[in-house]
Amino acid sequence: MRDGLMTFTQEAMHFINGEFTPGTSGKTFDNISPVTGKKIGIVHEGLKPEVDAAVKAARAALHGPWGYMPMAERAELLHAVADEINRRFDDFLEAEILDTGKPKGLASHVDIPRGAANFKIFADLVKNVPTESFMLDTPDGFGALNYGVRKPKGVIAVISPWNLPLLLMTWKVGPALASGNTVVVKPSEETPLTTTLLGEVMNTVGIPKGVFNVVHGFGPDSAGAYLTAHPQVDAITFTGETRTGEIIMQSAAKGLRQVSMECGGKNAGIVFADADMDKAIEGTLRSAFANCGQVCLGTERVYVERPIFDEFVSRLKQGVEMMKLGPSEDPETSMGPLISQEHKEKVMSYYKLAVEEGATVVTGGGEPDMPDEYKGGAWVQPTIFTGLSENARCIKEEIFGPVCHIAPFDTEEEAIKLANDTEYGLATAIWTENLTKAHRVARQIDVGLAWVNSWFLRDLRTAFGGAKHSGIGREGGVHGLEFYSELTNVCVKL
Ligand SMILES: NC(=O)c1ccc[n+]([C@@H]2O[C@H](COP(=O)([O-])OP(=O)(O)OC[C@H]3O[C@@H](n4cnc5c(N)ncnc54)[C@H](O)[C@@H]3O)[C@@H](O)[C@H]2O)c1
Ligand SMILES: O=C/C=C/C=C(\O)C(=O)O
Repeated sequence: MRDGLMTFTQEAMHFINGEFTPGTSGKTFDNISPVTGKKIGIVHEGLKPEVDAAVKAARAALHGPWGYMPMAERAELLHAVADEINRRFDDFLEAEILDTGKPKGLASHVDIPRGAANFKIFADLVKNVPTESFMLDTPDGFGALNYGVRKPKGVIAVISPWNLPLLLMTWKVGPALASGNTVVVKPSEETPLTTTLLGEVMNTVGIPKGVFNVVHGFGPDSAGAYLTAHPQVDAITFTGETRTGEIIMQSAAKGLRQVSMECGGKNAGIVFADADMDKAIEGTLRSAFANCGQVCLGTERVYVERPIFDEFVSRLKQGVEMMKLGPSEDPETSMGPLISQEHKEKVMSYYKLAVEEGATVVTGGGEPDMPDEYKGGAWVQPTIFTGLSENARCIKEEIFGPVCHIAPFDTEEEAIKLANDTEYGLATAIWTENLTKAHRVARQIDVGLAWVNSWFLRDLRTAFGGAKHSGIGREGGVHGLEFYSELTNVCVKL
């Protein structure tokens, strides 16, 4: 690890107006390794003064070089941010796996590359996506020209979660900056490092000070709540639990701030008897267990057509029992720990509840026997349940761990009804080689994202987001630009 990174990971500071600062609260909290349970370093907690300073810097930057920078120059700078993330790939990789304990292979193929891609895609889109224009006929015959002009919304509050820290934070900062806004980011208290490291990149690349700011802390009575309540914040983009989103929306209501909400899910996988079984098994192993099951798009409910139910359960069990739990650096590791002891207690409480609710434990359901050096980590066994009723809490509530429940179905209509019987509406994965059926079923599932014979296959130009309790609005492609812009219609009488 580069020396500077070692120091940096031992003390995560705020990044305000182009400078790293411990702030004035004097409060810090420990950054704990999910792998060992040992302290990695400390994080400075930001309170109202730090949030005020960051929002003030962000607003000032809107009226400085960033505010009048031509779009093409802005886009070039964002490409340079992406290039610098790639140049410091190993530093971001080191920081991300320190914070999360996720397998190095996963972080190096998903999290870090997307950190760069999320800047490139929006730097290109903002230059190429048109607005609108209409010619209006008028009684005098000369007409009137209408055209749309996209302008930045202003100062954007970015509140991000701990499961894909760099990916999900840059998925917001990319389009926000591409659209000419400035941001104040409050990363999750569980994963401060890569967001802080991005501050170094912004300075290296020459993003004007105040454009990108980071304030660490928690939600209530801390940086998160102060930021979302700040009157000089023009819009809020949030990814996290639905109940947190509800609280933030209440805060946003004062001053009518727009919100973008990416929240929880209880996603269904639907496996038809005519599925390619190898694909369905491989895809379900990823969608239920990747990132230790800590992916909002993951399938915690799997519905399998009855003729292949037993074979599917047996093969998924086989795949789960071949998984190797271990530290990020071990190339053999297929699954790391959960993010924290607190989250482990939540997941373990659901493992216990499932059995109380009548589940059959096909595999897992407890804690793995880890080597002594990892015993303090947040390790749980990857788990498969069957036999629960559709009214069980473990079928209704998001667990957000390496666990899925498999149930049989007999008809297409039944599968659709089962999949839709949830308050969430984020994602689904449908496995069938009959593509007519795939198209028919996909559009009947009440979600924002439907994958067919695939999962987490991402085209960044497409709409991304959830329905029902899974969120409000869409990120990705032009949808990202729309949220981060104010559109003015200019009407010129000719
Ligand atoms: N839909 C998606 O794209 C998506 C993506 C990733 C995660 N998620 C969801 O996120 C959850 C896991 O992430 P999490 O545990 O970090 O979520 P969380 O809601 O606990 O926290 C998310 C962020 O909100 C902050 N926060 C908490 N309370 C706040 C408040 N009152 N005011 C302002 N900020 C506050 C936290 O500090 C953190 O930075 C799961 O429910 C998962 O489904 C959804
Ligand atoms: O855990 C949730 C994952 C979200 C993924 C994205 O927002 C994305 O791939 O753009």
